[in-house]
Amino acid sequence: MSGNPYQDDRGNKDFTIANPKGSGEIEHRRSGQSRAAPGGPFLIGEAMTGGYGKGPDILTECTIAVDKGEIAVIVGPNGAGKSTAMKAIFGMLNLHGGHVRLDGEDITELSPQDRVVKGMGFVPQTSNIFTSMTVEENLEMGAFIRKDDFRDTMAQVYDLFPILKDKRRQPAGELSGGQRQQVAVGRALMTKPKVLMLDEPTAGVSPIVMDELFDRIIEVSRTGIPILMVEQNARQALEIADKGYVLVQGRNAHTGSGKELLADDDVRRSFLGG
Ligand SMILES: Nc1ncnc2c1ncn2[C@@H]1O[C@H](COP(=O)(O)OP(=O)(O)OP(=O)(O)O)[C@@H](O)[C@H]1O
Repeated sequence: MSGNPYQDDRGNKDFTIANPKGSGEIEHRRSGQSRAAPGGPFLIGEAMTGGYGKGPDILTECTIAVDKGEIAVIVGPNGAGKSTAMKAIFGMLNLHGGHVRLDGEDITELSPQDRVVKGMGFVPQTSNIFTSMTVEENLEMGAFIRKDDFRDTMAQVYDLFPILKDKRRQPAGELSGGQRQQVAVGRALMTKPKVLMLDEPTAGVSPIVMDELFDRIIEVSRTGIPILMVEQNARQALEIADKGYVLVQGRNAHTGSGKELLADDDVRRSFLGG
């Protein structure tokens, strides 16, 4: 993505960290503050059908949405099209069916870069940081679309991820897997996104680090940024999800609250290991 003149005229509130240390436990998550927007969900990929290049359709009539105050999670077996659904919402796929709407606006035809300008923060699964640059340079790069002073946002990112402040002068490539993911999320937050999309933020990290990352993600959602994420750790992810989507072969197989899906016999049997 190259530079594009950008005014921060989105009326977007700074994300403020209410409790930077977090609760320490996922179970202490706030008890759901989701509210449906009058014009439909805040972000929705609706009935998306499409695939890569001239290849076969990977997604068929797939719908994924997230509302303000929510964490929405996409889970499903390997190859189900979870990452593809995220890419479709971010504009990296040519859809030949369906729409993507952000805050009531149809953005189906926009490039990924223009979607960032509209307020989408996207953290891809891989290559999501510059390993030879320092932590701080990574965060600065994240602010590339901003023309205003971003030091406050950087301070907020450091409040959220204190370890990044300690390591700010170190090349990001020297950090642990979990810390790198914090850099990637922090980098996305530097754009002051209206919605944050995370593709497998806990890939390859230990269970303890996964819990910590989930706690931080909950913190971000509490600041008012809706979160849409793909997760391999389905059970843990559904525990913190307001809304869950189970995809199978590019289609919606089950949709419900995290709790509902965890209690659903079908979902448990076919996919959560009973
Ligand atoms: N860049 C690409 N070009 C062509 N086909 C792709 C591309 N990326 C993914 N696919 C195909 O799309 C299908 C869905 O892949 P996708 O990565 O979206 O699944 P997933 O549910 O995220 O899987 P995983 O849990 O293994 O990451 C697979 O059949 C995959 O081979």
